[in-house]
Order: sequence, then C-alpha cells, then structure tokens
Amino acid sequence: METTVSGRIAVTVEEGVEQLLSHCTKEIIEDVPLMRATGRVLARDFYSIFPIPHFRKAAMDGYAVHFSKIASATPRKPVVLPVTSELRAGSSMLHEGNQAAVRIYTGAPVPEIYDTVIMQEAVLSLEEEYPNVRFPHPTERGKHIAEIGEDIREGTLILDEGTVITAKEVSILASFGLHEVGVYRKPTVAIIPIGDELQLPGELLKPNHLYESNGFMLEARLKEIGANCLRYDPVPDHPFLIHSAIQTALMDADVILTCGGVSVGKYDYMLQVMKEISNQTLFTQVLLRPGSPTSAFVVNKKLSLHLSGNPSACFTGFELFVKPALLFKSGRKKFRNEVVEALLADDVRKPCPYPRYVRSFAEVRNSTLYVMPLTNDKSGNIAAFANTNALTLIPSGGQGAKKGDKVQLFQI
Ligand SMILES: Nc1nc2c(c(=O)[nH]1)N[C@H]1C(S)=C(S)[C@@H](COP(=O)(O)OP(=O)(O)OC[C@H]3O[C@@H](n4cnc5c(N)ncnc54)[C@H](O)[C@@H]3O)O[C@H]1N2
Ligand code: MOO
Repeated sequence: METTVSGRIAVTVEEGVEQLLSHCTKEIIEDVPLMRATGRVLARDFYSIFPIPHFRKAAMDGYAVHFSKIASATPRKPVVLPVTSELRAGSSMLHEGNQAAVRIYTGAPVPEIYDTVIMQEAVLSLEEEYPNVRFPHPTERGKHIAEIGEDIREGTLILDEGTVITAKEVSILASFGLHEVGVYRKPTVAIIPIGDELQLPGELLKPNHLYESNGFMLEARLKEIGANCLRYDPVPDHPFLIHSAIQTALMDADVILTCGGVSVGKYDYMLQVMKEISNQTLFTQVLLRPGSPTSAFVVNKKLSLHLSGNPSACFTGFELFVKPALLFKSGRKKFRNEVVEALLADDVRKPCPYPRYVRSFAEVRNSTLYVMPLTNDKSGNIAAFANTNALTLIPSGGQGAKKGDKVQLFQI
C-alpha cells in the first residue's frame, strides 16, 4: 500500500482483494424449502443420515436367484427353476426362504436369500412352460443387486458447507427426504449510479446526456452471482445528494456499491463524501487499468465500494473486487477468480505502467486455450462487451504483449 502524490491510497489488485476479504463476514444462516435452495449456498456440511440404498435393491428387471442354484447352467444344459411369485418396486418383502427364484423388477427389494439377479434377456421364459424358467447362463454372483450403503454409507460427508446448490446437489438432498435446507442469507447490495448526465430508460434523452447502463449491468451481474440488489435512480453530482443516498442505502443494504464520480475531477465528490461518512478508508486507487480510481471504505462494519463510471472500468472493478468479496460473504468456498493460462491470439500494442485487464474472447482450438484481445477496448467503450467471455491480464511495462505470449485470464 502506498500514498500517491494526489493523496490517494494505492494498492495492487491482490492487496485490494485481501483487504476487502478481511472486512467481509459471512451472512447468517436461514432455512429454506429445498426447491427454493437452487443457486443458494449450503451453510452446513451435509452428512448422510441413512445409507443409500437403504434396502437391497434389484438393479435390473429379471429373476432373483441364489447363485449356487444356477452355477452349473450352460446353454446346452440350462437350469430350470419354477417361478411363481414376483417382487416389484415398492413391494413388501416376500416371506423368505422357500423359493428357488423370484421374478423381480428394477428397484424392487431383494430378499436376503438371493444374492444375484439375472436379467430377463438372459433367460428363457416360455408361456407353455409356466411356471418354469430356463437359466442357460450362470452369470456372476452378486450381479445386478445394489447392496445397502453401496452408493452412500451412513454418516458420510457428502456435501461441504460453502457448496452452491445446483440440480446435482438437489438430487442428493432430496434423496434423503429433506424438505428444508440451511443456506446462507443472500447479501443485499445497494447500487447507486452517480452523474448529472445519466438518464433512465424510457426518458427522452436531453442534449449531451446518456442512458444509465452501469447500474443495470451491475444489477444483472449481482443476480447472476446470487446477491439481492437495490438499484437506485441516478444521483446527481452533488455532495449532499450523494451523502444522503449513501446514508439511506446503509439502512437498507449490507454492501454499498456506487459507480462514477470517483476520479479527480472537480465534480467527483465520492471520496469527499466517503471521508465524512466512513470509519475506515481501505484504498482509493488501484494500480490497474481500467478502473484505477476504484475505492473502498468501511462504514459501520459494512463495505462501501466505489467503481469508476467508465463501463469497462466499472465491469472490471466488479469482477476483480466486488465479486470475490460478495461470493465470500455469500458463504461460497470458491470465491476467488480462477486464473488459467492461455496463448494470446493477437498483439496487444498498448504499453501500460500498470497491469491491464483487456476484454477478450477465449476459446479452445486443437486442445489449446487461445485468447483473442478485443479491439476498441477503451475504458469508455461498450461494443467489446458483445463478444467478451474473459478478462486477460497484460502485465505492466514493456510494449504490451505479443501474439503467442502465455497470458493469464479468468472467465466471466
Ligand atoms: N485528470 C484525470 N482525469 C481522469 C483520470 C485521471 O487520473 N486524471 N482518470 C480517468 C479514468 S482512468 C477514469 S476510469 C475516469 C473515471 O471517472 P469516474 O469514475 O469519476 O467516472 P465519471 O467521470 O463519473 O464517468 C466516466 C464516464 O463514464 C460515464 N458513466 C458514468 N456513470 C455511468 C453509468 N451509470 N452508466 C453509463 N455511463 C456512465 C460518464 O458519462 C463518463 O463518460 O476518469 C478519468 N479521468
Ligand atoms: O482507469 Mo480508467 O479505468 O482507464 O478508465
């Protein structure tokens, strides 16, 4: 961390992320119905409360036998057994012990006296020979029976706390008959766009104004990562109005997120206001492009994060700082951006004294990950968003980067 000539407190991306994480607390736990838990984060380790399957189960439609009874079977000398009763899924168990074989269907309970299920395709069961069935192959002892606990033993750790619940996890939880599950509460984030020039959709654009887009982008991204969002109408560049919007948001939200008005211009009031409101300044500049004015404060134990107004800087600031902090707060065990290596598919000619994250398109070709830096990637431009699926890190200094260089990226 260093203080720049402008009096701003500068950090690297890594330092900034660690600072935010160290000021984040996980949300409280709430119980929700299983079908409302999709996308939520499991708040407790889940141990199996009984074995699965919890009874011996047929895995095929066929015949349950004791292997010793058919071990000698050959196609020339099949074993013939009478079959007079059947077991189907959900059946109550037969009285055990007296029948050599029983007709059985997938999912049915298998009585203890049988150790093997022969698929119906492997026998000859002719109407005229009823109730006799011919077994021409011995097959294998134990075949086609799912034993108790074969899938999951009782008391096994199946799902870790911090796992995001998707259809796969729902399958496991539902199999244990759970109708409610403990998840972390979703954090609520207030989004406050700042700027005299910003207008809402549906409004007639005044001269030299533009439609507010960052707030909508941030709201969409918050929904994608599983946070609640309170998006405010744009607040004009006026310290009193900004102050009052943040005070209101602090009553309603767990995290404050603003965009715009955070740079060094005369009408950029964010830092001035936050110095009045906050208890602690974390950083007010990041050694990074785009998004160098990204700033963070703590107010009454809540994080207040301030992103640049330029759309690309706003997006990059969200991905690098806000997302990991919110994922951590939401209880997720995987909260950091997962960096992978790729080959640069074109030159990036722009030299930069700071690490630069460029919007880019990554794809696998011939088993190798390539990443194409998108052209026209100025911080204020939006066209590149149409094709972006990754942010690629171009290291600081030098002449940018060359086609074929190994670079790091994370997917978005
Ligand atoms: N003399 C200097 N000027 C600037 C510097 C600097 O170091 N010295 N930094 C530049 C950099 S880098 C950035 S990034 C911007 C950031 O400025 P702000 O974060 O204060 O953002 P604004 O000035 O309010 O807006 C920038 C740009 O983005 C448009 N904008 C703002 N909010 C929205 C929104 N919600 N939706 C769509 N577009 C938005 C705004 O109209 C501006 O065009 O400062 C540089 N200046
Ligand atoms: O840091 Mo600014 O974000 O270049 O656009």
